[in-house]
Amino acid sequence: MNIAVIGTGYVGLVTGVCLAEIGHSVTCLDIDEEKIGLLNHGKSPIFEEGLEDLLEKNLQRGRLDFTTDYWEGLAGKEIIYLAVGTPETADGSADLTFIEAAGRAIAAHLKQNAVIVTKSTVPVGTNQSIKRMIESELAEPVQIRIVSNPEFLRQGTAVHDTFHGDRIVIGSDDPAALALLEEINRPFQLPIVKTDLRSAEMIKYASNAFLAAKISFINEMAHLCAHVGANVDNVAEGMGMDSRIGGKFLQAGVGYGGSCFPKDTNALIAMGRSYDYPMPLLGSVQHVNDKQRDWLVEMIQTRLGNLEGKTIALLGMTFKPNTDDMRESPAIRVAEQLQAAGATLRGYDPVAVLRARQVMPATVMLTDNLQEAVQGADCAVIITDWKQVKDLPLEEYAGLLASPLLFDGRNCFNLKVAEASGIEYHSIGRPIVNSPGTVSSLASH
Ligand SMILES: NC(=O)C1=CN([C@@H]2O[C@H](COP(=O)(O)OP(=O)(O)OC[C@H]3O[C@@H](n4cnc5c(N)ncnc54)[C@H](O)[C@@H]3O)[C@@H](O)[C@H]2O)C=CC1
Ligand SMILES: O=C(O)[C@H]1O[C@H](OP(=O)(O)OP(=O)(O)OC[C@H]2O[C@@H](n3ccc(=O)[nH]c3=O)[C@H](O)[C@@H]2O)[C@H](O)[C@@H](O)[C@@H]1O
Repeated sequence: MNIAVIGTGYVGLVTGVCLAEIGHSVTCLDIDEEKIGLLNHGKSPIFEEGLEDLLEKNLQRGRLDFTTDYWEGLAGKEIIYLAVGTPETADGSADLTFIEAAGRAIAAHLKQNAVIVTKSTVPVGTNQSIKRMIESELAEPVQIRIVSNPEFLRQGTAVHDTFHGDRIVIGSDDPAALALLEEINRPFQLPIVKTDLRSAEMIKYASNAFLAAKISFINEMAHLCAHVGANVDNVAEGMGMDSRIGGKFLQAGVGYGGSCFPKDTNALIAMGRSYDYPMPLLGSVQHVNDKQRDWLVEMIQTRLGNLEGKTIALLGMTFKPNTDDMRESPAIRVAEQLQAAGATLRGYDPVAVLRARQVMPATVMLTDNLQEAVQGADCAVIITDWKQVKDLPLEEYAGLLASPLLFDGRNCFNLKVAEASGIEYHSIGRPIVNSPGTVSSLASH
C-alpha cells in the first residue's frame, strides 16, 4: 500500500522503515531538513539498534523515501500516519501544536481520499477533533477517515518491539478504516486489538501509567527494604513469579525517565483534572519517582558529608541504556543536586555525550571513556545500566577510584560479587556491602 508517515522521530522513523520492510511503499516526511538530509543518505539521526540496516535495505529496494515537501510526501498516498511529538505544556497537559500543524498541512495538500492513522500519543477525543479540523480546512473535496493506532515500542529495542510486540491496537468508529488497518498490519503477525477510537487513545495512556505505577511501587518497597534489611531484588523476584503480578517492570532504581512516562502520566492527570477527578494514585506514582533521584543524592551526602572538593563520576547520562535520548533523564537532576552541594562532576556515556552536553550543567566534564571518568574520583554513581558499566569488574572500579566507593542507582551488581571485590557498595533497597566498620553477612541475600 502507499503510505506517508509524518514525523521521523523515534516513532515515525521506526514505523516508516518497518512498514517498508513488510512490503509497503512508504514516504516519510519531516519539517527538519537536517534529519531528512541524513535519512536520504541512509543515515539514522537516532541511535536505535538494527534501524540503520533496515533503512539502507529499504532505500535500496526503492520502497522508502524521505522528503520535507508535503506535496511530494502526500501525492497518491491513501494512508497517512501521524507521528509528530506531543510534548508537555506548562500545566502538564499534552501540547497538540505539532499535531494540529501537521493536520493543517495535510488538509492543504491532500488531493485524494485518505485514512489518517494517529501513532502519536494524544488525549482522548483528539482524533475526533483532528478529523473535524482537517475536514473543515480541506483544499479539495476528498473523504477523510481516522484511526488511532497507538505505539508501544520502547526506545533502544524499537525495531525488535515493532516485529515482536505483544499487541497492535487499532481504534476507529469506521469499520472500513479498521479493516484497512488490519490488512496493513497483518504481515507483522501480532495479535490485533480492534476497538473504538476513544478506547484506543485511552489504552495507550493507561498502559504507560500502569507501567510507571509498577516501577514506583517497587521503588516504594525498596525504601522499606533498606530500613528493614531486606533485598528488594529478591522481593521483586518472589512477587514476579505470581503470574497475576508478573516480573517485568519491577526493577528498583533511580526512577523512570524518558520522553513518555513522565509526560504521559502528567497528561493523564491533566485529563482527569478537566473532569474534576484528581487521579490521586498517579500523583503518588509521580511523587515516589521524583523522590528516587533525591534518595540517591541523600545516600551520597550521608556517606561523604560535605561534597565541596569531592569529585564524583556519574556513569550513564541517558534515561535508559541503548538509546541516546536525554529527555527527562534522572542524570540531569542528580547532577544538578550534587553540583549545588559543591561536588565536581564527571559524566560518562558511551553514545550520548553530544546530546548530554545540551542539557547537563555546563561544568560537568563529559566523556565516552568509562575509565577516564572513574579514574581518581572520590566515588562513582551508576545512573544508567549500560552494558559497559555492568561489564567493568568491580575490582577495576575499586582500583581506579581514589577510594573504593560505588553507589549503584540501577542495582547492576550481585551483592556477593560486590562483597568479594572489596568495594564499598551502596545500591537501591539492598543492604550496604563492605560498609566501613560493619561486618557484612550476605548469607541470606
Ligand atoms: N519515543 C518513544 O519511544 C515513543 C513515543 N510515542 C509517542 O509518539 C509521538 C512521537 O514521539 P517521538 O517519535 O519520540 O517524537 P520526536 O520528537 O522524536 O519526533 C517528532 C518528529 O516530528 C517532526 N515534526 C514536528 N512537526 C511536524 C510537522 N508539522 N510536519 C512534519 N514533521 C513534523 C519533528 O521534526 C520530529 O522529527 C509522541 O506522541 C510520543 O508520545 C509513543 C510510543 C513510544
Ligand atoms: O510511550 C512510550 O514512549 C513508551 O514508553 C516506555 O518505553 P521507554 O520510555 O522507551 O522505556 P522503558 O523501557 O519503558 O523505560 C522507561 C524508564 O523506566 C525505567 N525502568 C524501567 C523498568 C523498570 O523495571 N524499572 C525502571 O526504572 C527505565 O530505566 C527508564 O528510565 C514503554 O515501555 C513503551 O511501551 C512505550 O511505548
